[in-house]
Amino acid sequence: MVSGLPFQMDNADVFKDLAYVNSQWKEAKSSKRFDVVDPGSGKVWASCPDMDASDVDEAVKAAHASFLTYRKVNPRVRAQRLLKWDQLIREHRDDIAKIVTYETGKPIAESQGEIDYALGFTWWFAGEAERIQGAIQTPAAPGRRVFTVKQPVGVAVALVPWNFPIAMILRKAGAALAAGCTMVVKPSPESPLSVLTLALLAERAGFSNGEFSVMTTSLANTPGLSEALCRHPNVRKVTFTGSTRVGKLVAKLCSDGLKKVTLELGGNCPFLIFDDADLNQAADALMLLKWRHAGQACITANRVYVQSGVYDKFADIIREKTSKLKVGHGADSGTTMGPVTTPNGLTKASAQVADAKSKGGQVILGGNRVNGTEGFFFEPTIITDAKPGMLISEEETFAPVMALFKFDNEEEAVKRANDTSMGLASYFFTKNVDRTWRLLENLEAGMIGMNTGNSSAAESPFGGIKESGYGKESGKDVAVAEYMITKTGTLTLDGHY
Ligand SMILES: O=CCCC(=O)O
Repeated sequence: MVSGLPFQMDNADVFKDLAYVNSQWKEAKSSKRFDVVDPGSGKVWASCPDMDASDVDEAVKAAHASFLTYRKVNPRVRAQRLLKWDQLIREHRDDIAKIVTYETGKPIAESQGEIDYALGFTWWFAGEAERIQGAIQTPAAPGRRVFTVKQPVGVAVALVPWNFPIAMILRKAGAALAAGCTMVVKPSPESPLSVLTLALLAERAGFSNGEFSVMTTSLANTPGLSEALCRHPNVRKVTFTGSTRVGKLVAKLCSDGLKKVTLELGGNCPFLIFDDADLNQAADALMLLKWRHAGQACITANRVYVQSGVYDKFADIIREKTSKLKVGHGADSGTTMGPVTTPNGLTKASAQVADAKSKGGQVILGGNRVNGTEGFFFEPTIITDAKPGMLISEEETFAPVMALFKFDNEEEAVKRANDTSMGLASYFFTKNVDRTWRLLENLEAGMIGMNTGNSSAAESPFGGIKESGYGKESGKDVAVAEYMITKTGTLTLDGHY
């Protein structure tokens, strides 16, 4: 056991609590460190270097020097390194999962599930590396050929959230490293340690000399360090997953240097259940989607719309299933729902419940913080009679609170589902084929789940529209393209000019 860790590891040598810059394990220039808190107990269990803007230049310059050679590394070698990384993460899956649980609070089975999901990305992008292709064309002008080549854009920066620390990194880094970019990652202050283990395994897989760096930082230094990364002239690409508010700031900072940007932002996703749906199928899907990581996924169901003919029945089914959840520390066996990751999550959940009650909502399950613990626990909560105008219909909850809204017909359901500035994912359950097609076309979201609440996968383009951001992560061609430029070559032949 690494001294002082609250859990046992099979291979404690993969635990790192230093930043990783230019392939060196480092403290911050300031020598300051910040605490990492276990959301299940509210206790500090580790610390990390508190880097700030003054640490950025060295990291980016190293990543840039490294880019000048890495961009020429043969795609097969890039693929082989990604596969080696994939294999090492697989070998250390259970140790990484324990770290994720102590950082985020999620139950250990969910942490393991996140790693299994994330490994889809390393595997997928290893395959993509060798399939990056340009094109050739015969244009109208005589004796002329036009071709395009794809080249890596340069140093990429990843600003990543705490809710899926492994999946979000591997989805971004897999694409960047396959494309031939080097990457500097700034993990969230809540979840730096699992990312440092990924860096160690990347090093063992052969990524060296600043090809993959991790700069850890506290909440206080996050804005300054992130701004310095976004403004650094050697950074050519920034990928951010997080709130719409911060995404807009990132886009503004990057616009000065005209950097390529990918933004995966807030969700406030609707989940529609029609009278003709298989209610058990819809309820099982909703259980997985909504309570996954205590409601803290960008694609979670935030507004559940149920058609009036099945509203009461569905409310009973979902209440019955939800009441069987076992809330507890993520590392305890039997826990099926952990705490929220930050105390802010508790504040927001309490405020949304109070607001819904004051506007006529009925709390049919839960509704409160779990007492008698220092951990950040909130009861799985279901509110019926939810209405437009309640906070919960307007802002993402990011906590285990589910609101059930009633609707009468398809037109109304679509109108209300689309009545948001966001457009990440939408879900619907119906057995009507005509309606299925209409909803696919009419719902305003980048991803549509049709009789499923789980459409995230390495082979599917992931990304939103409207204020949920732009750009795609994962999926064939599109994700790697986010890290590439297209260069056009024009060649004249046989004396033409
Ligand atoms: O929270 C956002 C990401 C969730 C996912 O990749 O399914």
